[in-house]
Amino acid sequence: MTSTRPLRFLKGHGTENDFVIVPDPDGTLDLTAADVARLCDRRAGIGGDGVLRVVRTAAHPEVRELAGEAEWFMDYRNSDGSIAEMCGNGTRVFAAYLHHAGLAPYGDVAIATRAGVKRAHLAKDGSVTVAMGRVRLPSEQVTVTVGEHSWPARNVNMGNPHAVAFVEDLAQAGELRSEPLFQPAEVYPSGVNIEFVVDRGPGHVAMRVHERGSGETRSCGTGACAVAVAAARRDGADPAVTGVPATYTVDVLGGSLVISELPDGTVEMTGPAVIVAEGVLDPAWRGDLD
Ligand SMILES: N[C@@H](CCC[C@H](N)C(=O)O)C(=O)O
Repeated sequence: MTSTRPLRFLKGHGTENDFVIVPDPDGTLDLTAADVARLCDRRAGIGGDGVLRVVRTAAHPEVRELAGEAEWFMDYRNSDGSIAEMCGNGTRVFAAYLHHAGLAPYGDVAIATRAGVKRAHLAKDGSVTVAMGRVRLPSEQVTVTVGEHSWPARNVNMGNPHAVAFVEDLAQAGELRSEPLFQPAEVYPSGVNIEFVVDRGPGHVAMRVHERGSGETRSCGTGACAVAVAAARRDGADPAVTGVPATYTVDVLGGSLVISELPDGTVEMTGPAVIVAEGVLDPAWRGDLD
């Protein structure tokens, strides 16, 4: 049955990783995987790499216990409708949405995610810094293959899984219309985000990414964090040993992010977040999305 309740949405992006934002404070919306895929469809829907559903933490059974630490939960979905633990660019855009909606002033705001509570700092220049939490470096050796090229890749976990491959030229990743092969498959039983990286100079790299559940995107925040940590280790830097942060500028197709790994093993990400538009879904298009 078609609902008459107006369903608001916003569109935002962080370094051109774009999202449909769906405010649902009371968590009453039954957002199925098919609904998400329709919203993210770039021709027949709003279009986006994913959906950020904005739910009061206390109203969501998965994260209710975090309500004392963060008022709002970022229910992130990939554009194919699958659920992911974390989205770095999404946290910046989510913080920008909270500010846009009058729900958070400039300064610090806590955001509940499936990978725990992330603390974001909204600056007046529109940039957002997010404490992304602790990086994990599982020891398995991974190989990534595109066409005739294969590379060893570093397994990095930023709450969600990544395989980081240093390549000679970003063009070697090809068109990335389909998921690159990775081996052994058992290392990533729930799939993986794959980053291809080249050097640009000291403390400066560039990457492309094939995201689990979304395909090639123009940026991936958790991916940029994974890349910076992999680059630091490759460059012989381990902040936990030296006591000195390792900072990298990571160029993505849609801009640049600055990533620091800190001596306590956590990672900080700074980058832009933009709210582009807002509107109401047409009831006829929306159908039984309610
Ligand atoms: N674009 C995101 C990552 C989104 C989730 C990812 N596709 C996954 O399935 O883990 C980011 O900015 O981190």
